[in-house]
Amino acid sequence: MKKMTIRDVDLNGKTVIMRVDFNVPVENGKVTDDTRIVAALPTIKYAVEHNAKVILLSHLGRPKGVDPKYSMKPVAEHLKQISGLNVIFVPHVVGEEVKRAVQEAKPKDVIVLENTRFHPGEEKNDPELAKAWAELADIHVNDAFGTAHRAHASNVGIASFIPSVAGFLMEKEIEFLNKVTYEPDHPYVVVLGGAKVSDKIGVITNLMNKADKILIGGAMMFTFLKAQGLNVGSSLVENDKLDLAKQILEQAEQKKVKMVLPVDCVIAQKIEANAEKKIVDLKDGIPEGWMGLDIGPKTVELFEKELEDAKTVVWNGPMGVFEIDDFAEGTKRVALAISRVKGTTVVGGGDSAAAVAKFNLESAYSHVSTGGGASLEFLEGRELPGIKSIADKKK
Ligand SMILES: Nc1ncnc2c1ncn2[C@@H]1O[C@H](COP(=O)(O)OP(=O)(O)O)[C@@H](O)[C@H]1O
Ligand SMILES: O=C(OP(=O)(O)O)[C@H](O)COP(=O)(O)O
Ligand SMILES: [Mg+2]
Repeated sequence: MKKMTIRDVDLNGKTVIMRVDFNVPVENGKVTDDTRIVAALPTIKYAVEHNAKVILLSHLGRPKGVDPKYSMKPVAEHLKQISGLNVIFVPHVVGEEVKRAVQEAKPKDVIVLENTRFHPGEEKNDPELAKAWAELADIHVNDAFGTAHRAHASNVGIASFIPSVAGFLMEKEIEFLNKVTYEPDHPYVVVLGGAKVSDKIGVITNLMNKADKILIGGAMMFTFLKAQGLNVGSSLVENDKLDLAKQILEQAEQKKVKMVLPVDCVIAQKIEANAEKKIVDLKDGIPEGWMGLDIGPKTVELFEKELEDAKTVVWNGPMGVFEIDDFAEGTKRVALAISRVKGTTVVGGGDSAAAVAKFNLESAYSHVSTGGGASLEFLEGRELPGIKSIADKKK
């Protein structure tokens, strides 16, 4: 790898400020999937074993300002439980309390700060905030691959003040995804779903230059279906992306990329376990007051067929609200179909990785990436800001 890693720096007696992506699902104050925490453990443990004091920074969710619902406290507690490390949670993002906690901590202690997005400077990449964090430490370690497509103060800004090196998770993700980005075997199939539609619909334009087929499920499907004039009821739709969806469908035809949209869908009136649900053919549309929460059985069969001869599969975004068992079948069946593919299979995304863990399929793919948006933008061939900011290896 061309980037410096944690192996290249002396950590003994140093303070390390480490950006991790601990944006994990939390319900009732408990972490419900710890894939991303486990994935960063080797880097955290390495720093501790080399006698460093470690400060961990992460965002959680998309809070607008300080919001206890998005506190890092349950994450810190979970980390303590599974690692056996001396984890200290400090309920502040920056400031005097943080400075004091860092001074009082000993080598091998792991300090978890509060959600970086509670501070307005994080997403603005405010240099003042980045500097305040940098002043706490000697070295910045970036292990937050899942956040690498964001240029925020905690991953990118801080690198202007102290040297930034990659952690082992970052290194592993870059090495694996490089192979798929530049030497994919064909047929190359992209499966796209999830809920971050406005974030991710744009990547399709570039991926069309690389992939042979694109299968769309999850909430992403409704923007395409509405763009084709279908009634989608109260399903999640990005109305300002309808024109882009139309353009994508036209371009796909010109470029001879096969876009495969669902033909049926599981609908309900509420996103709730045991809610009344129905399966509808999408040519009839979705009735008012109902929303699509999973792909239907005919779509599953269609997707299974389209995946049969694939040699490279990239999958990001669950096919439905898999967190609720009533809407998990489509995601599970697609996860299984991809696991049977004889070729390179990459599953990416915090929630997709959680889905795969829920179905015990973690080891069924070539690579499970901790980044959804990040892996998609990487696979487009873009340089991610959160990788660019890591120091280059000295020749
Ligand atoms: N039809 C749907 N309607 C609403 N939400 C959906 C639908 N399908 C999937 N989702 C939601 O998408 C979320 C994950 O989206 P996203 O963050 O984009 O994926 P990833 O983390 O894998 O990159 C899940 O929480 C899931 O419940
Ligand atoms: O969960 C994340 O991305 P993902 O849902 O695409 O896997 C990352 O933590 C980035 O979060 P963001 O999309 O709120 O910047
Ligand atoms: Mg997600």
